Amino acid sequence: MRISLIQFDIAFGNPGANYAAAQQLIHQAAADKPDCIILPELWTTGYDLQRLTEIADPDVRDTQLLMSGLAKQYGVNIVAGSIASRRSDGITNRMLVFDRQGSLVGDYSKLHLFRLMDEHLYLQPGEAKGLFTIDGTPCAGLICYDIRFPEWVRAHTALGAEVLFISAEWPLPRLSHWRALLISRAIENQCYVVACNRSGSDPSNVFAGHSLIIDPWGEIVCEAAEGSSILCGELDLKQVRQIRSQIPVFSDRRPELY
Ligand SMILES: NC(=O)CCC(=O)C(=O)O
Repeated sequence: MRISLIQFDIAFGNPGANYAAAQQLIHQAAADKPDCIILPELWTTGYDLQRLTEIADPDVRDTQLLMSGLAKQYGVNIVAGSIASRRSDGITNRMLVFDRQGSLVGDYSKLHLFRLMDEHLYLQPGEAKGLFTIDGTPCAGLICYDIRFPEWVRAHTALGAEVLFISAEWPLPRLSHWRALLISRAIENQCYVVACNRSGSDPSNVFAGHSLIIDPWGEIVCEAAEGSSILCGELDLKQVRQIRSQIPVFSDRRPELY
């Protein structure tokens, strides 16, 4: 499975500019003929949380129309990062996944809201897992702060997920946590980790970039630098099965004791 990660500088509170940028970047990424493209967290609005009632996508209508059309046009799976989704019962930080035909195959709302960036003041947490399938491979989608919760990640891999797709807006001062947490999640779950962060800054944070792909042995397959870029790497899914049979962590678990 060949993956392109679009690490870009999100225009603060400007969905129009971000839709245009994403469309152009997906066009560029599609030239590498990936099987899947992933975008960062809250890429339509950035963290302009105070204006979300005005700028969040009403029930993801605009995003769904654009991303479904692009997935179909390029015949590529798209993990469409996450976007602020507005419904009558509140705003969620919601990841959408489209298959090559443009059908919605994954829909996950961020479960753990990050207080340090005020998410709990403006967003409603999700209530359900982020499992989906891409070209027959079981996958899971998670959003940024979720990677600090190994038990939540395990809840997905215990149900068979072999690739974790993570969309993020992770700030630079915690770059070392970003890398260490992602490598740990890959090793302990013996799965691929595909993590797409944003570049640039907003009024409150400078972001770390360093999107990366990690294999189930914890080795880095490819990693971006801090600036905007499109990173492309290959997953060898046989490795997941090989490593899971070599060190059978999943069958050696003692869940009755923890
Ligand atoms: N957008 C986020 O969830 C950021 C999470 C983060 O920075 C962390 O340290 O955790």
